[in-house]
Amino acid sequence: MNFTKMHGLGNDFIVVAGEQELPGNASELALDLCNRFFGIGADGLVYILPSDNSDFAMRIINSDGSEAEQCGNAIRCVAKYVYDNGMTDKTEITIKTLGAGVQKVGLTVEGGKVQTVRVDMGQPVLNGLQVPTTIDADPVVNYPVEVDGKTFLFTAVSMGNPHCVIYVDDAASFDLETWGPKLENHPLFPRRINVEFVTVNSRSQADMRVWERGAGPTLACGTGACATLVASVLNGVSDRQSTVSLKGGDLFIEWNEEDNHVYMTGPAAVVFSGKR
Ligand SMILES: N[C@@H](CCC[C@H](N)C(=O)O)C(=O)O
Repeated sequence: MNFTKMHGLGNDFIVVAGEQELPGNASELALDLCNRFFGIGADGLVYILPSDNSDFAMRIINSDGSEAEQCGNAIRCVAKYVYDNGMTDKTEITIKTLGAGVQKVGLTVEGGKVQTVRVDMGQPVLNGLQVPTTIDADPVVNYPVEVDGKTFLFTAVSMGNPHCVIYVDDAASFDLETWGPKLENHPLFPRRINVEFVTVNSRSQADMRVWERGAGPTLACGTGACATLVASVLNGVSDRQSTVSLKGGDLFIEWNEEDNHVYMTGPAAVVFSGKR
């Protein structure tokens, strides 16, 4: 099996191309290959597949073996992979995802290689039952969730995959390891949830740390950054364009008022290629 290890702001993936469909044992492979001690090590296993209604399709399996509907950092890596490896010469491509449909992706190329990628991440889903949460409200803004006697207020957003955004005093020093897994698995969230802890520093910049469903603490989350911007606009603390600063670096996010789509711009990088 040939693979390329890639990352988007330190959110790392084992990228595999050339299969015609998702292998039946993709979940077991992800558990095995993503293991940081006994495997290659990654937050997820990503397959680039053919598609009948877009240029490419992408599927992502989290490091715990569960499949995610969408991944913002992985879609930028997929875009870089297909262009840099000559699978397309277009700088505007479409990539189909499991949960967010066909997404339009624009590539910025320098020296023959993709440097940054802008992705139309589609419209956010704000209906509580559709995110999904167990809450019948639209949108779910500043809703209480209690864990171990502590109450957090969250805003729920789906970007194809589910997120809950929680504002804290200092995201950079927040105790992710204690609260992340408890929130991820809380009964309010029937398909578990990605949890973003956010500190808004200005109307155009926020710090965010993430506990990802199925992967734990990662250095960055593209869909999480999009959910953060949407939640911050809903909470009246951000403009519609903002830099979201993650542990691994910055993403630029826009929630466009005219088409209601969220646009994400950021880098993608290759670490190494190998065979297993
Ligand atoms: N890191 C990703 C999201 C990956 C999937 C997530 N763990 C889930 O289960 O929804 C991103 O960059 O968006």
